[in-house]
Amino acid sequence: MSAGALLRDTLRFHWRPLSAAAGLSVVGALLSLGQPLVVNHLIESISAGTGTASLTTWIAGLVLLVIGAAVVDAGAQLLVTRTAESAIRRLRSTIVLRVLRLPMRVLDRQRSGDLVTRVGSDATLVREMFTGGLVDVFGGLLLFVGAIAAMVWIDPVMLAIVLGIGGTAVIVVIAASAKIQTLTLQAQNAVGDLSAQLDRAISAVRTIRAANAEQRVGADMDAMADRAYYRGVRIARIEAMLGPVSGLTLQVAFLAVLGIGGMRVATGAISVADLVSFILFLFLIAAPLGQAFSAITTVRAALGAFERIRATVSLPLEGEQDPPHPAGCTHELGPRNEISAHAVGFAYEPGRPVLTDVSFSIADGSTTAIVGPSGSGKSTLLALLERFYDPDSGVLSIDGTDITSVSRQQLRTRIGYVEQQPPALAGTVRENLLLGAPAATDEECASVLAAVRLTDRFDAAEGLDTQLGERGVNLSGGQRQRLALARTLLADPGILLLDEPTASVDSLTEEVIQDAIARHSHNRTTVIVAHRLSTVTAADQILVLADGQIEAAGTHTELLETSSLYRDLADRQLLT
Ligand SMILES: Nc1ncnc2c1ncn2[C@@H]1O[C@H](COP(=O)(O)OP(=O)(O)OP(=O)(O)O)[C@@H](O)[C@H]1O
Repeated sequence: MSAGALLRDTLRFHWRPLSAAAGLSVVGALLSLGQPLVVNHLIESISAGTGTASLTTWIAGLVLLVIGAAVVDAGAQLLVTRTAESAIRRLRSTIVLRVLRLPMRVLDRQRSGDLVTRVGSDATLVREMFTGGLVDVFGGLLLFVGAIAAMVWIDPVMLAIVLGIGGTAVIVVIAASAKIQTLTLQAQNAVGDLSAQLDRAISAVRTIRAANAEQRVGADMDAMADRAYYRGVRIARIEAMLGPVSGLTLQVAFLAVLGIGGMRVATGAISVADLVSFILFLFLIAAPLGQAFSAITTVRAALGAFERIRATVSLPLEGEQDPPHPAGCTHELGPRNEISAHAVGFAYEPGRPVLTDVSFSIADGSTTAIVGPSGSGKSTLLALLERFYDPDSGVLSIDGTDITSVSRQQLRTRIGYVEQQPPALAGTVRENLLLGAPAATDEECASVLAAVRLTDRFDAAEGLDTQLGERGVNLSGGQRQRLALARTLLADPGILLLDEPTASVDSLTEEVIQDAIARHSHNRTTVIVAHRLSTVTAADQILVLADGQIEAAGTHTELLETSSLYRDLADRQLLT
């Protein structure tokens, strides 16, 4: 999506309040334009010595015009500001929803801190585009054109001088402000870099402190803050230079009109009333001119930030680039939870295969363990089953159906997945549990918590209402693993994928988790990635993965006979 299309979409969505605000600002402009005309009549009436009644009428009219213009302007301002807030709220939710649905390959390359900046400070800068003059343009333009028409009518010679002075100033402002857009983009990129670095540093803060590296890590971030600072200072310099331009233009134009106008009154070319009206019109165009000058700079800055938002919003969503399915292929998973892989190949980066020619089959309701050295591709295999990524070659099927031919939503409803180091989400224990099973009752939540022996941990606090994460109870790695397991069991999936579910627990907790898995894997196809072979010796089948290939498959006893790698792993873990 181009920046223009995104902007058009935003404007189109808010066209009603924006048109109302534009309408109000046009009315405000008309009321303002009427004021010098009434003043002209007032002066003429005084010069002509007409009665007090006529003077009172003109004065009352003038007061009404002034008050009316102020009220209408305030209304337009409120409408614009509210619309700006609403447009930014919509833009923010668009970014958030799209980020959550980005394909994993794309997300792998994004930095979370930088994405957060796009929702935060970039969106705030874009708001300025609305409040900084987009709507005032209509009223301002009308005011400008109306005032210019009246000034032509009063004295074209003086108008030519005013336009000469104003035109020069406009050219200076446009030329200088072009740089603001580039500088804002660079400054916001530096802020994004800084946020991304800080985000990473906060998650690694214990390691950084333990290594006494706060100063060194902080110095890197200082350099990024410096980059943002220098860009900010350059923007400030340009703005400081442009700031006085509108005031200066008005003063020069005013002095010129006063001098030349005075001479023209002396020669009788125009009357005193005309000169006063001309000066009032000059002051009337000063406001839109000033607005236009500041709008040019704020819109330029907003466009710089908008470009960063556009870049994120125009990334393709998960599934958007899927190839079309061949005619006649199945779009529904069959009822059986049997899994098979046929010649599956996959690489995260071109030319660096992670899985090669992987084939296996897992029977419905059975338990399969995947073991193998670190980096051999075990977690990647689970990621392919979840369709976080699709295989580059070969087919993964459930009940004979290629999983890429069904919707990810359907597939992920069938599968429960506990990742290697599952996080606890912010919110309560209940909210964490209900993530995959929003309709579950409190009794069901309590039952899965009991199954993973977490009841005591939360009963000491506020039970299911216990707040987790930054503002609440912090959990140990093993407790987070058990909570994730409970969350997955609650959804009652037909297939359970567990990536090292006992990685960060002591042997007692390992037993608890294994017990929970065993009780809940009844009639459920379970695939467990495991480093500790002791946890999977009872599995119906064990797949041994080495360098992205299936080296051997069988039961524990069979593999001790047939696979040297498995025997080696078992030897090291004192299982033989
Ligand atoms: N998102 C990613 N982008 C690029 N490469 C990746 C990504 N995730 C994993 N890899 C690489 O793919 C290979 C397999 O990783 P994977 O996590 O599947 O191994 P694993 O067998 O589960 O390892 P471990 O037992 O240590 O968890 C590794 O070389 C790893 O560096």
